[in-house]
Amino acid sequence: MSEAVLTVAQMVAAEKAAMAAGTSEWELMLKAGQGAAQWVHRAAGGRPVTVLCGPGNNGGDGYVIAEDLGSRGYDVDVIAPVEPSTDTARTARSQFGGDTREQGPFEHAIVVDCLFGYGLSRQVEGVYRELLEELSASDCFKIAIDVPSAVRSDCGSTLGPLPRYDLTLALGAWKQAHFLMPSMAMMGAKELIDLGLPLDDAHGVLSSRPALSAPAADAHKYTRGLVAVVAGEMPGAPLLSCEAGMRAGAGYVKLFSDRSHPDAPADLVIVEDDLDEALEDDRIDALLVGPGLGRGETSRERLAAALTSGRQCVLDADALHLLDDDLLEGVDPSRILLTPHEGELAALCESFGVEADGKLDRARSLSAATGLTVLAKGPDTILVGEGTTLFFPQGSSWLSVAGSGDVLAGICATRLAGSRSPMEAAQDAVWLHHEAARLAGPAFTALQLAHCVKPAMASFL
Ligand SMILES: NC(=O)C1=CN([C@@H]2O[C@H](COP(=O)(O)OP(=O)(O)OC[C@H]3O[C@@H](n4cnc5c(N)ncnc54)[C@H](O)[C@@H]3O)[C@@H](O)[C@H]2O)[C@H](O)CC1
Ligand SMILES: [K+]
Repeated sequence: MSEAVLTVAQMVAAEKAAMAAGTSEWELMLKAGQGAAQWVHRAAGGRPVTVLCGPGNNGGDGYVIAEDLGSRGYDVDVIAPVEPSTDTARTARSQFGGDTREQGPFEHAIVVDCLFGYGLSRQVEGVYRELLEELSASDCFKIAIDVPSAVRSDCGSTLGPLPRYDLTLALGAWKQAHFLMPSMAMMGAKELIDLGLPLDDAHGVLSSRPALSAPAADAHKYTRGLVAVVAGEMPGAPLLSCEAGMRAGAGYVKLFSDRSHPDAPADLVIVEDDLDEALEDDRIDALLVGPGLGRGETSRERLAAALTSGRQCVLDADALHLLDDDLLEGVDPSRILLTPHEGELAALCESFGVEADGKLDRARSLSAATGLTVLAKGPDTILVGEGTTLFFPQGSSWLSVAGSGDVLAGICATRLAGSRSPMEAAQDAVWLHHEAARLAGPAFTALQLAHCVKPAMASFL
């Protein structure tokens, strides 16, 4: 089952739809709070718990959690700076049998943060800020209900202090902030509490682990996919892409280059022919252009040759700085995958006249304007294409090393050559890249990462 990732507006619409179908908001809150309390109980194991309750329905969830824990015999301390401001939160407050305090300090080893959920609408100040600062400074076990209270649910940016949580319990559906920086890195383990909301037509989805397969019994190198990496001015980057692509399931990887590559592995085929001639090989299934390409006139000509060849293409690095409307003239955008980091994404938006703020909106607007599939890579990776946005679990921070993107692009090209669509290829590649990094451990080089793509494949077979 795919897991939906919703905007606040979509979340509110899903709750309204559930209510129109006969479930009251109070029933939803009870289910949410009791589901969360079960997780708090697992974490607390009988130790006293402090619950911070805000004015809205997130605070309402807090009262339900406090009541549930109290009925299990927990010592519960509820801090609520103000009385609830919604009818449903007032119901929750009235059903809670214990007392509340208006401010800290708190002493308990487990603290549940229900100050604000997706209704956070302005900077966190005053007593709420003090509570979040106290939470940040405390070494207690921190649990965020729905989202951390200073986080904007749609974009993951903050409006106040953001403590490092140990556990975040998403209610009803994932919000975009669960998979966007900086918030995603501060949420600790993430768990989703199902509220039975109707989420079928969500445009945002959490990518699920791909299932890859071994080659067919009658496979040969061409049926498994021929990848051609188009080299340019700098030899190192395309070689890294080849090293990764050769380990991601391709039957054949070729490097189209007119320069010498003394470091190339013996099992990589280097084609020194004129590029136009080399591109005439009908057996090529996918091209990768960009790593080490350069940005001069010759580089632009090589990119143009690749694009007009009609092949499926992964465009990365320098190709993303060269790409414009003229180069895409007559090219079928459904065959092209872009793999920009944030700087390249900004450059692309400028080239295509796309005005949008933030990585998510930029990637969505660029894909909508051009029809291209966009894999916006980074500590939070977003994949946009075919009208869908895919979000990913966090990868290793050791991936922040030079050449890491060349490795990712090489994997993308191999997966694209292996009869996968740009969306599927990019999805496979992100998972393989993350798994390779996990297997590579700390402080790896890009080449070591590329070598770990092979054992990473085994995890998905
Ligand atoms: N997903 C579900 O189906 C359910 C979710 N529930 C929970 O409800 C919250 C959203 O509740 P809402 O009342 O809309 O918003 P909040 O509780 O996040 O807070 C709104 C409240 O706070 C005020 N406010 C906003 N920002 C600030 C600020 N910086 N300083 C002070 N006050 C602020 C605002 O004016 C409102 O009064 C969702 O996340 C879930 O936790 C329900 O349980 C139902 C099921
Ligand atoms: K919260």
